[in-house]
Amino acid sequence: MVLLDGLPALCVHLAFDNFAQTLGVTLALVVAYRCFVLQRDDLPELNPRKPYELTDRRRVHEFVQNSKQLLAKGRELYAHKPYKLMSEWGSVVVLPPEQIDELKSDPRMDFETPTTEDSHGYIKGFDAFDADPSMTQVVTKYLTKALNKLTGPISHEAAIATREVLGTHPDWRELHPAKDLLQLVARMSTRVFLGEEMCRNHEWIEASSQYAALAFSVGDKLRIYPRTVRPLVHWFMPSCWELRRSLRRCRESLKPYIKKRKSLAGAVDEQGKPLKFDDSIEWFERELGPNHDAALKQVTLSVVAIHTTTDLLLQTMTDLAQNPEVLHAIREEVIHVLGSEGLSKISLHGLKLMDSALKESQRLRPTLLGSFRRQATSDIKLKNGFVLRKGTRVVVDNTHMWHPDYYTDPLRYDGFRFFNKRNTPGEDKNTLLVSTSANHLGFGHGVHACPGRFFASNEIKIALCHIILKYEWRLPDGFKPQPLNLGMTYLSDPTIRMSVRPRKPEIDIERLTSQTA
Ligand code: HEM
Repeated sequence: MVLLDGLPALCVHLAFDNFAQTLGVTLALVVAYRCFVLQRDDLPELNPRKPYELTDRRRVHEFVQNSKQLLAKGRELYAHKPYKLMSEWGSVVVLPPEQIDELKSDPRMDFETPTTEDSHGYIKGFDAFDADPSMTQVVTKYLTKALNKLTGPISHEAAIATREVLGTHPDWRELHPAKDLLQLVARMSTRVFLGEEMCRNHEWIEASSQYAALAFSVGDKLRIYPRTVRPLVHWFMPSCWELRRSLRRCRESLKPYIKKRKSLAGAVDEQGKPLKFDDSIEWFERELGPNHDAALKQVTLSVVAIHTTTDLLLQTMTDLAQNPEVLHAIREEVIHVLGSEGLSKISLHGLKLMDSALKESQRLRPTLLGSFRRQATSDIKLKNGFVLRKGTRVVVDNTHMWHPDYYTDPLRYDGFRFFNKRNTPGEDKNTLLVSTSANHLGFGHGVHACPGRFFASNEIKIALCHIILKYEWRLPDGFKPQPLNLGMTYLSDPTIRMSVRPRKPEIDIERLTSQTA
């Protein structure tokens, strides 16, 4: 009986003890969680989960629809301080631009992991989005170094492509600029990447342009699913099958050219010298050896280079159509500089007002609302004591480029803005299109800043010289372009229409081109 009496008592005692222990352990875990885990998360959150929400679906959806407004709100609420945000790139810490300079060259800030992850580079079909350092090496070591000798060929292709794309009929003609300018830029770029034969190969130009556009839209569809299920779910998505077909089409269209090149590798020219190629296939081969996937590298090059460049050209032409006084001043500049110095890398450098207008268009409408996307590979303590925890993803939002703390009269388009700064002592730093800084993140900043910006800048200037001298253009009456804002992406109005008609050029740029080549 004692035993029986004692057992329940013991059980109650033990149960109580267990309860107390459980409570104790739970409390300890909560405290530990708050101290160690929440410490990583103790930043304010711009768009937190609601108490009943089990997933981030609503938050991501709302961010994608209203990112511009949300980021502006974040700037207002947490000016100059970091905060957390749920975006289509997952959970990110938004850093104030003032903190970039401390981190821009820090090797612990990984560029490749978040870039590959966010653009699904680990999924079949998105292979061209697998961020790879060889791309930067090729651009920096070969493309940028070759800019001097590339001015002639790029301009030569621009002459042919503008005639074909913008036409020669004396009447006004409507363009679909997002498509037509893409073709122009694709031809000029491919002239450099793959040479004269491939830049006029319609199948390659169309296949590669279509792949990039499709990958961006399919990528958005895939982002609806949580990251953990994406490696599985894509096998059941018809849009992903289509993307894989599109990549196969790119490979197929390049195959004959790559094969022909290989068979010519041992051949000699008329003078008996071995045939040497100086194109991007050759550059990648020098960096990666003969066994790399040459076709895939070309698709990646097209993805990173062509749409971005087209977007800046289109935005600049749109802004100039709305600001004819700037357009006329740039035309005068082109006539004066090219007329007196000819066409060369150096004279392109002398197009200071054009450079300023390009940088201003990029300031007001960068291609991304979030730049400097990085992931900390270990804990990083900043000078102000803030600790960026290992694994944290960061971005710097670009809305500061529209804020009076950074630019005077920031929402007004002023094509002369950077031209005037360049000539003002004390303000003359980082005023070139290609110079990156925390204040202007159009090309990112730091060790991973866009390496292709020198090429892009020259290419757009050459295209604009041809267009400005040979054409006038206008937007439909009363049309106010509305940029397309989807999450972190911020693009030119895709519905925009423009009319063009030929004009009599004051100088013969084609003659200048032949003197350059
Ligand atoms: C107007 C045209 C372009 C714009 C607006 C642009 C923009 C950017 C931006 C914002 C980044 C990320 C930088 C960062 O996070 O700090 C980037 C990276 C990159 N861009 Fe561009 N880009 C353009 C043209 C090009 C061209 C023409 C090429 C190649 C020929 C190119 C190749 C690359 C590469 C390889 C990277 C990755 C850099 C790395 O891995 O460190 N881009 N670009």
